[in-house]
Amino acid sequence: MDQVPDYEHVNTCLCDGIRYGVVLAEDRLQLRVGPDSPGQLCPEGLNKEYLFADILSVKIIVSEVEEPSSASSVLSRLDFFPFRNASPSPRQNTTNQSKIVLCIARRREPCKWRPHSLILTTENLAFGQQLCDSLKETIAGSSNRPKRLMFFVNPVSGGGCALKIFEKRVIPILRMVDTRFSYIVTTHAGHAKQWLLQEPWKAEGYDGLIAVGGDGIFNECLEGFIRSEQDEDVTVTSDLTPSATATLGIIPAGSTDSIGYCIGLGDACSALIHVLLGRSMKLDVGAVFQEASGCLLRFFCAFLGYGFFSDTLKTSEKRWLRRYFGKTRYTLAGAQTFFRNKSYDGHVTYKTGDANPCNSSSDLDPEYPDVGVFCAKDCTVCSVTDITSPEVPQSPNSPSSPDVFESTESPMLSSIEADTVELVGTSDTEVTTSSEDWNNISDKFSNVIAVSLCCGSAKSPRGLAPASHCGDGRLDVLLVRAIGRVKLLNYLVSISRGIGPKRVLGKNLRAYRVSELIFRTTKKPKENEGGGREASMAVASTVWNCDGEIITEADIHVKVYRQLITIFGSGREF
Ligand SMILES: Nc1ncnc2c1ncn2[C@@H]1O[C@H](COP(=O)(O)OP(=O)(O)OP(=O)(O)O)[C@@H](O)[C@H]1O
Repeated sequence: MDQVPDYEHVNTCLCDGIRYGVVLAEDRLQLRVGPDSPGQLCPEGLNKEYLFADILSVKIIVSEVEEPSSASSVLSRLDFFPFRNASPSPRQNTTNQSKIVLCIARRREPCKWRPHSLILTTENLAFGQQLCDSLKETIAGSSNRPKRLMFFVNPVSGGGCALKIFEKRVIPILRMVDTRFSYIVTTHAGHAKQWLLQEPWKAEGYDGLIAVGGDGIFNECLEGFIRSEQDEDVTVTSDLTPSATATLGIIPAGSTDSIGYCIGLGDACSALIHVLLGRSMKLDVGAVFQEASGCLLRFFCAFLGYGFFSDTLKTSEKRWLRRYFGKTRYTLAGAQTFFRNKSYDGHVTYKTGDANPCNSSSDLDPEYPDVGVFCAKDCTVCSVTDITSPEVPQSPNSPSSPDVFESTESPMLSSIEADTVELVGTSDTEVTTSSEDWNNISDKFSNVIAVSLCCGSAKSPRGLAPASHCGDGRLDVLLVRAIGRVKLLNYLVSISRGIGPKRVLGKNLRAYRVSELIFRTTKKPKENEGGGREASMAVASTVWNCDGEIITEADIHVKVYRQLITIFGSGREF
């Protein structure tokens, strides 16, 4: 592969003024510097290689050019002082040449990819056509690449930026690479889901369904896609299996873009490049069922929360806040929720399932999640095909591995911690084991969080659950007991600073990796207002925040379906 080709038998072309021998190797295009080019002084440095898997498109342009006369091919003084030579150099004949224009994806920095053009010029027209055809055939032969794309653009995402991002950053690249695509600018919430449930998109050949916006519009596509794949209504007993009908995608253009961040999509352009090249990975999907009936309420791919985060969402959805405060409403709602600092009685039943690739011997990892294995590109935990196999990698990795992170002490947090007055929640958590697999916990919770990925974002690089994995078939459940405001503030600051929650919350946090979870609000005797001792049963409950959408049912049953969907992305790069 590293040998300079035998130029008697290799076709050549010009690229950036240098003549190269062109070789189509097994998985890449090689440009080798020839003996008659200036590169012969340091040929290795000038050689170029491009993986076929990174080539976005190939085009050929045949044009007629004037052939310089033999006299003008030798440099004369006039070539250095062209302004003295008012009349053009004498030209003799014209000749045809072909330009092969390649659009190639290049990584600028981790998770950031950009298209880049490469022009190869050859006078041998037959060779040019042959090279173009071979490259086109190789690209078309790749089964990963989508054939027809449908984009769902949410015009209200990201404070109204999504449509602009789609028009300015996405459409020009789609046109440049000649991809078949259609798009819908949604007119109301639920539009994308409705379309996927009602339209015959499979028959029309759409094999890539891409949300343009935030996690909310992606969740709509997820709902529409999974439900359209089922013949019957999904209930808690349904056994959902992965489908290869279409690959889902997300072009991040929303307020937080947690899903895109966790699967390595640094921005809209990088996400589109992943789509066009067909780079995909598998993602777990959580399903939330009504506890009493077992009916499906919603699917989620990232976050399910009860307590602080759902109260914040509920407050932010108030019409007057939406109307007057736009994105700022989250900060205002968060501040209000913080000062109220509510906590809720609840009973959690969880199941860890069989062998768990991510846990050590017990379901509760004492180090979790401050020390663990990051879910990243080519993740060894998610790639385990049989999670019941004893051969699965155990976390954490060796300390030298770049996948391993350790929480860092923050001076600011330390000072806050030193001032912390102990907690509001006084009762000890009640933990019981009801069967071999199921465990119970009753407590007063400030937060109940179940995530299927780390829920990181640009503002919170390690996310809510730094050691969570996208495709391990488990939800990471964090149970935060009722805590005081200082501790709560400390916890919220730690999320944005990439410090694991265990370090901040200590014994107020219990973390589990589960396959199933049931949450029930617990009823507490409450004294009547009249001051009598007659007790009534009262429930203080709130809503759930499911990938940014509200679920009003408080009592729920949650299941996770391992690697249920395929999504365009390749995991985080570091
Ligand atoms: N045309 C539309 N008008 C209003 N809402 C819409 C429209 N299309 C989709 N939606 C809804 O907008 C919500 C938010 O969308 P998304 O998460 O994509 O954007 P975002 O900027 O991250 O949102 P948020 O402001 O909630 O953080 C979703 O619930 C989605 O169903």
